[in-house]
Amino acid sequence: MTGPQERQESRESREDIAADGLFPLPQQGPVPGVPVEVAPGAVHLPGWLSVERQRRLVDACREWARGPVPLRHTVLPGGGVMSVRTVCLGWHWQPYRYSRTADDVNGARVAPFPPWLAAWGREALAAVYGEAGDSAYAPDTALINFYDGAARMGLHQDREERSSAPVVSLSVGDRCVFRFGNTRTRGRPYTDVELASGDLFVFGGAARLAYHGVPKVYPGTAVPGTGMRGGRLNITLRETGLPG
Ligand SMILES: O=C(O)CCC(=O)C(=O)O
Ligand SMILES: [Fe+2]
Repeated sequence: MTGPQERQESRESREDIAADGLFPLPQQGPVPGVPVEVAPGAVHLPGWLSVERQRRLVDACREWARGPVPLRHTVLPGGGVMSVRTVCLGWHWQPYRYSRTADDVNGARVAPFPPWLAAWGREALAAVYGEAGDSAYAPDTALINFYDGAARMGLHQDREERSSAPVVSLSVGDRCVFRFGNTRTRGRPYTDVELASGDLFVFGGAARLAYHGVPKVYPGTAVPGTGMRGGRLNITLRETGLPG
């Protein structure tokens, strides 16, 4: 029989082992549905997308990746090639401007930005900012990025948009390190956030022009049931503020 004293001792000895690092206690990690303010205006909401919504997004992205503009590695003005593969909706982004046609790919007009995705964007803002969420949010472009295990994205600002409306970021598939920095430099201070399948990240207000990037993807860390066969998908919704 185990008396109260023995139970107390066994608890103490477990803690001793944990303190030695042999049996680490669980770390306090992201909790699904609980938003974390990473910086003023930047909010990480883990597990926001249901598996059904993630699957819908994956299916839709698979279609968009087929055309009219194919998923491709963006070529930078200096000749460098981005390791992520990208396709856009609504407006085509090429470094460093938006156009309706993908002049650096095949000249085709990009697929339209669907109303259901704009509605998800408004839901996302309400989920992270509450009442302060802008019900008039009207994203008109999305950048769809696909990361294989070796792909990265260097620290950059999203600054080709004329609108100051927030960027809404949705992630599906493998987990990654999302580095969220400051508005002045590519360096510190920054916060490394782990983005998992289904996570929402919004940056607006004082954080809208913060440097951010993806230094690492963790292959084989996706949740099942989304339809992803490996890799990481990230979709950012933005308002370009451009006419027509
Ligand atoms: O993949 C991500 O989480 C970020 C993507 C991004 O920063 C961008 O497309 O501008
Ligand atoms: Fe970005």
